[in-house]
Amino acid sequence: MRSYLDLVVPVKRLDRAKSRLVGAADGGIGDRRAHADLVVALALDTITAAAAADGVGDVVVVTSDPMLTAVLRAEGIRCVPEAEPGLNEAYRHGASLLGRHVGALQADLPALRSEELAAAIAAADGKRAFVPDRQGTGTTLLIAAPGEPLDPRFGVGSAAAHRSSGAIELIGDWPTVRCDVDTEADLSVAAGLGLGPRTEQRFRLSA
Ligand SMILES: Nc1nc2c(ncn2[C@@H]2O[C@H](COP(=O)(O)OP(=O)(O)OP(=O)(O)O)[C@@H](O)[C@H]2O)c(=O)[nH]1
Ligand SMILES: C=C(OP(=O)(O)O)C(=O)O
Repeated sequence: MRSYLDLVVPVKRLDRAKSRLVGAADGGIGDRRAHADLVVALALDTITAAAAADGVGDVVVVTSDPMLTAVLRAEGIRCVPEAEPGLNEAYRHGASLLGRHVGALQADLPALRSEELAAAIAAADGKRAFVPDRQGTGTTLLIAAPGEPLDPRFGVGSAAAHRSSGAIELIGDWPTVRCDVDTEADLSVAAGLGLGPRTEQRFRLSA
């Protein structure tokens, strides 16, 4: 019997997150509220799809942002503050609060479909594995082997770092798992795959 995979999803403070997308939201470059709303929409669409995927157990968001924490908790999503700054630190902290089979999911996958995430998790088949981003250099999903530490190596060139950590590269027909959005061009690609409802609304407002 396969164990459920618990997922950690870290998100930076909203005033620092998604800096390459500043100006993509409704009011343009000076509209900080609209930018924060876009980051929240990306995270909520990602987490909602992830939590509904077959094979996923608990999901914990690691963030020290008060507004994001309030919004996510109102949606019934578990949030914990960072224990120390940094992306890999946030992943390790979240993983320490979860069960024996843990994974790391990026928070900027607004086209994510539950079935595609479930297929990627099933393909890992209990081994340490990762899904590279659309460009092949970053990582959108890292899965530890059951009972093993997450050992996250996110950051520039994380696909190579995860490969050299012994993780199997998962390449399959799951474009929405690979489509992280760092730029407006990425957002357009995600829109082509079909955005989640909250991001769709923000993207329409800005179009
Ligand atoms: N909790 C937490 N999350 C982080 C931290 N650094 C990055 N993240 C999250 O990890 C993901 C990838 O982060 P980055 O690529 O560094 O930054 P970004 O917010 O996506 O975009 P840019 O500002 O354009 O680089 C995003 O979902 C971030 O919110 C951190 O120090 N703490
Ligand atoms: C941190 C990463 O993602 P990005 O900078 O693309 O958000 C990564 O792929 O390891």
